[in-house]
Amino acid sequence: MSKLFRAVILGPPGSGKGTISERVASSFGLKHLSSGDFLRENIAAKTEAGVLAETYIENGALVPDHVMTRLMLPRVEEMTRHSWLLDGFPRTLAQAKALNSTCELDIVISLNIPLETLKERLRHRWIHPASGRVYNMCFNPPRVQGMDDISGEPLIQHEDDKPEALVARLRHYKDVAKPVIDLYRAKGILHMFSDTETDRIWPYISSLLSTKIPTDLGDAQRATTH
Ligand SMILES: Nc1ncnc2c1ncn2[C@@H]1O[C@H](COP(=O)(O)OP(=O)(O)OP(=O)(O)O)[C@@H](O)[C@H]1O
Ligand SMILES: Nc1nc2c(ncn2[C@@H]2O[C@H](COP(=O)(O)OP(=O)(O)O)[C@@H](O)[C@H]2O)c(=O)[nH]1
Repeated sequence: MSKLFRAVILGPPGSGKGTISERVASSFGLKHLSSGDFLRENIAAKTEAGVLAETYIENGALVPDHVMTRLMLPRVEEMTRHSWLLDGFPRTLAQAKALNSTCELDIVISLNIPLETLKERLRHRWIHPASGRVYNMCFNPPRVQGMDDISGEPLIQHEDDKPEALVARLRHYKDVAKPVIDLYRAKGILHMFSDTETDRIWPYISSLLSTKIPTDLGDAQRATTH
């Protein structure tokens, strides 16, 4: 079996983690594991962890580490035969240490985007709440204004994407993320990308992954998942 590849993508809200993860998944055949999507699935299915997490999310708070690790680590452990990219987890040092004890990461992608750019993007971010699909009224608008492309249902804007809540949220992110970034830098697996445009960052990420991912991985993984 070819070597499996494990990566994490880090970045503040609006930095393009979801957008880039989708590109990585489709170009390299990796599984995209998003903590936000997984939480939403658990909330919809009313699992024990989902019920616990819901109040925190509604209040704009982070879900406690023990709930997150209990939710995410089994999901990661299930993926023994797949290469994956984790998006949204780990978010705290405690989560990063818990992940360390279950697997060895090959690389960590860290997105470093100017604050003004983040504010501008999130102001225009609209989501389809049931699926977590994300649109941007300028960068990737839906086909019909205000409606999800797949279900045709209305799009909404997150309360905490509105300008008043944003600055506090971004500051909080910075405080929590710093020790996580430091940990991965010390391990020598951190790759930082700075720009205002996803389309300018993407070629660098793509060429980095091309050097790290075994060439037959995409095809092999696609063949086993179809
Ligand atoms: N690793 C995590 N640790 C704690 N809480 C988390 C974690 N991942 C997700 N959450 C919770 O789930 C919510 C939704 O997560 P999701 O990543 O979809 O959106 P977000 O926090 O708005 O981030 P972004 O704007 O970067 O997409 C978060 O606001 C947070 O409450
Ligand atoms: N204008 C612009 N918007 C972008 C760019 N990259 C991503 N977006 C949009 O910015 C918002 C945040 O991106 P997302 O991938 O959700 O970031 P995440 O919060 O880190 O997962 C979404 O509405 C994206 O469609 C970009 O280069 N330019």
